[in-house]
Amino acid sequence: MTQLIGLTGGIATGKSTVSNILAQAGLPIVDADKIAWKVEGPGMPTTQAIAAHFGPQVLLADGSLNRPWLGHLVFNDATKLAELNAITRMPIQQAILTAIVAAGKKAPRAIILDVPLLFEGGWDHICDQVIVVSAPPAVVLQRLMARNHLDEAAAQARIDSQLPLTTKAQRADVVIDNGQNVDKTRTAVLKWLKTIN
Ligand SMILES: CC(C)(COP(=O)(O)OP(=O)(O)OC[C@H]1O[C@@H](n2cnc3c(N)ncnc32)[C@H](O)[C@@H]1O)[C@@H](O)C(=O)NCCC(=O)NCCS
Ligand SMILES: Nc1ncnc2c1ncn2[C@@H]1O[C@H](COP(=O)(O)OP(=O)(O)OP(=O)(O)O)[C@@H](O)[C@H]1O
Repeated sequence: MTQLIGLTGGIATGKSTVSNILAQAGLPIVDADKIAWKVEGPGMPTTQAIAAHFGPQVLLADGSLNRPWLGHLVFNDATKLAELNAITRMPIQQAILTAIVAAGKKAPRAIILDVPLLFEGGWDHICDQVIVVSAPPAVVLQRLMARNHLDEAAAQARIDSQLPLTTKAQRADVVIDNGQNVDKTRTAVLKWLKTIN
């Protein structure tokens, strides 16, 4: 019986780092961020709905979303974020469910469901186990500022737009600490993997 393993954490805590380790170990990954990028691609109905709501300045010349512009808008305004979520929630959910079904057809021992908003979206209710990737707040802030070229206030606003990491960790079955080097994280992930074999 295939197990569905939820993988989440705060923004920039290291979900992709952990999902890469699990992919290298041969497990199929359903990556909600990648799916969301496709659903919000040029010419897609969801992209058109976003442009109709937020105005044509949300699109670049090639029809793709101006993600830094939209990110700056919604991560500094909870009402705008709720409006964006109202447009994107259903199509992203449908695409995630389709991807879970497709991955399950090969009957792997587990499917990794990598969703940043796993608890916020209620995905934990369909998972057999939930892994939360964690790191100290100051480390997360530094990594997010470096990766997304954000100043401290903008990075903190993104962090604050999600459930607190401590709340996510309390709701986890397994917490993987990614506050140190990736080798330590890999060791912890592979140790957990043995428990589902
Ligand atoms: C606001 C947007 C344009 C910003 O794009 P950007 O390229 O800067 O970020 P990206 O999409 O790569 O997301 C990076 C991280 O931001 C966080 N994040 C993304 N969307 C949200 C959201 N709606 N609420 C809270 N955090 C979010 C996640 O931790 C995610 O891993 C984009 O995130 C978006 O369209 N979000 C709505 C779709 C969505 O909910 N995606 C998450 C899939 S579960
Ligand atoms: N153990 C680590 N040591 C140093 N840097 C790390 C470590 N783990 C991740 N990083 C870096 O921190 C940033 C965030 O990591 P990653 O992209 O895996 O997080 P994420 O949780 O998937 O992020 P998001 O939810 O924002 O997409 C990346 O730039 C990554 O290279």
